[in-house]
Amino acid sequence: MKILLIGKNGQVGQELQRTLLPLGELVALGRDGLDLGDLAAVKQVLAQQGADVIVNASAYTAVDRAEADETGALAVNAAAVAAMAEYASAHGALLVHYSTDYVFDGDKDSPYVEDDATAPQSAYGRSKRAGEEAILASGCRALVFRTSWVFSAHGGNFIKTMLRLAGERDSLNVVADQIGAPTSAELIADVTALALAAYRRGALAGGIYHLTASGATSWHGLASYAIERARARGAAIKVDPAQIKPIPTEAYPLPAKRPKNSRLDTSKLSGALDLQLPDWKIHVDRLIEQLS
Ligand SMILES: NC(=O)C1=CN([C@@H]2O[C@H](COP(=O)(O)OP(=O)(O)OC[C@H]3O[C@@H](n4cnc5c(N)ncnc54)[C@H](OP(=O)(O)O)[C@@H]3O)[C@@H](O)[C@H]2O)C=CC1
Ligand SMILES: Cc1cn([C@H]2C[C@H](O)[C@@H](COP(=O)(O)OP(=O)(O)O[C@H]3O[C@@H](C)C(=O)[C@@H](O)[C@H]3O)O2)c(=O)[nH]c1=O
Ligand SMILES: [Mg+2]
Repeated sequence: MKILLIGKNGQVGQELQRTLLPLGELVALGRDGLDLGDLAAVKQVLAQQGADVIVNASAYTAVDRAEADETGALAVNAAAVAAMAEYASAHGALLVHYSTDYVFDGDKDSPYVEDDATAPQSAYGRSKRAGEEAILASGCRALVFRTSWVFSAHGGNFIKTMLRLAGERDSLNVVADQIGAPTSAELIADVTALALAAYRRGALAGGIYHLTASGATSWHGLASYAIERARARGAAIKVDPAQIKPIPTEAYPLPAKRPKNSRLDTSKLSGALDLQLPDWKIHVDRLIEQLS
């Protein structure tokens, strides 16, 4: 089995380089090997590689920047994905892809299931939904994992930003009315490999699956937890715990609207694979260990 990994240098891509390696012949490309803004190049690389499985870990993930650059977001998150889906459909290849909680409006008061209506509230969310739709419309064999609040030791993410600010500032204001499941790139890549193996032996159907850690917290809960764990491990933390202040979304205005409820119900995937997805804190603890 030949696997083509696109987006090898992102948070999830770096972890996939580890977990896909034992599954077949792996070719991994970063931006220098393939610019997804160049559709002709995407098609040419797909044809040239002739992979059995395409794993797309690349994405335009700058949520606020996408508001002023929806065209750029759509090129990477929809047009390039559509080209991958068309290739997969025409050649019987499997496309493994990732999507986001931001395809939902966040107004539901319980975790979202795969079949819930999407209603993205941001340019990033719309572009990611357009990518999903292109895959579904192509009829290709596909596994699409919607995840949320991704972090890893490599690359930029909310937790690393909070740890940096906690070392510089006396107080922090953090949004407390958006809730979701912080999910490590490590977990996503581990479960992707399990799911891919299960799909290949006929034990998992194609389609959309929600894949996040268990449990949920707010951005404020996540920042507070990570900062206290880092302090406990001796990191240089300046902020006093009482000065990590919970604020409403309206008090932290940003270009892109975020869902209030980002929780995804993962029972479809955990049931199909007989998995117990770990609590979000387990991988946050591991991140703090890796960083210290
Ligand atoms: N990050 C998150 O919180 C969440 C992410 N997801 C989804 O999970 C998947 C993986 O995300 P994550 O690993 O965090 O993302 P990252 O932002 O860490 O990585 C994305 C990768 O895509 C590459 N890329 C972007 N634009 C181009 C382009 N035009 N040509 C070639 N490569 C490009 C980036 O390259 P470069 O480094 O050179 O910019 C980067 O390596 C994505 O589908 C994302 O939408 C879902 C929910 C939450
Ligand atoms: C830096 C900062 C952010 N915030 C808030 C703003 C926002 O509501 C929330 C999260 O901010 P960020 O911009 O880091 O997160 P954001 O980029 O919106 O994260 C999203 O990325 C995309 C790619 C996804 O798919 C989502 O699942 C999600 O992980 O935290 C504060 O309240 N205080 C702060 O000091
Ligand atoms: Mg961000």
